[in-house]
Amino acid sequence: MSISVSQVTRKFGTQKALNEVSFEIASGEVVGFLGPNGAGKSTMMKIITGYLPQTSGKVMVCGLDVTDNTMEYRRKIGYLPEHNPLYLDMYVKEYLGHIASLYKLGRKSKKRVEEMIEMTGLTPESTKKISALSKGYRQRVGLAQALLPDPEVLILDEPTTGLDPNQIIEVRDLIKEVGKQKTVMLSTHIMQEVQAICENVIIINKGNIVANEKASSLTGASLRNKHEITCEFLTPVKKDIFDHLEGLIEVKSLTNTKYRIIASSDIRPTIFDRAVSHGQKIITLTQDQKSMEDVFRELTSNKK
Ligand SMILES: Nc1ncnc2c1ncn2[C@@H]1O[C@H](COP(=O)(O)OP(=O)(O)OP(=O)(O)O)[C@@H](O)[C@H]1O
Repeated sequence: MSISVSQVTRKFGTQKALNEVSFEIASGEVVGFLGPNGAGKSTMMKIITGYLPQTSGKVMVCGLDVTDNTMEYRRKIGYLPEHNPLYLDMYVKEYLGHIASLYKLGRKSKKRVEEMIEMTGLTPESTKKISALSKGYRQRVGLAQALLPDPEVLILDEPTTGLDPNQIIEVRDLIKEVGKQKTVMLSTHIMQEVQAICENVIIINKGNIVANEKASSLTGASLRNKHEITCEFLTPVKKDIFDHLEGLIEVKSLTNTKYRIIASSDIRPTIFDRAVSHGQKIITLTQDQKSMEDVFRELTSNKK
């Protein structure tokens, strides 16, 4: 495992920002970390990166314990914080050189800085002061900084927040590229971002993990074993045609020919057979997909 979080609790005074949170992220995975404002995302990321101690529980990255606070641990992780604290008065190259020296990259520093400038598309801006850069380019400097020690794990806290649509796509593409070789955990409020970049999704709400699944199965029809099926007949049919079907949970009539069926499994073949046995013709029989927004709202909305 690249990242292993076990029973982590973080209290601020009497408030529990994280409540016995556990999850694992395998090497090479790109995971989206979602949750409403104040859910505990940044707190979790700060704990993994060693910027904030947990109140209890264990965090391991690449087999090393965060509480040992070693340089080896810090080198394993590249971190782009939510509020990227760049030194605005420094020039891009100078700043990255400074970070390289903090990581004690030694003689490799200059080459590594050049490589990161190239990789993050900073070449045309590399001689400017950070204060003169647009938000998107500042974010690239943050990414270049995170990538400098060639970490195995990247922790990105809302990497595209505040960027314009073109910059969002560019930074996303960069993360996708980087994600081919590294383990990436990124938090975001943008659902398309998760669908565009992440294989897996962890959703946190009020300090508790409420989902940890493949992005595809989260938006698939089988969320928490509830399948939603839409069935439309050619001519009006009474609702009791569905009576006693195995796996049936609920039937809602949308019109006198169209029904929404909730079932514990995909019972479309059974529905089809039932219609045939009643001499009815089905013209639509589909299993409904949920959008990432639907799933997110379902799992984190206060109006549950
Ligand atoms: N230093 C702190 N002192 C007191 N409370 C804090 C501190 N840092 C975070 N919290 C609280 O912990 C909870 C989780 O905050 P956190 O910043 O981790 O949420 P988040 O999911 O990253 O939110 P957002 O999406 O708004 O960035 C919030 O209620 C927040 O007010």
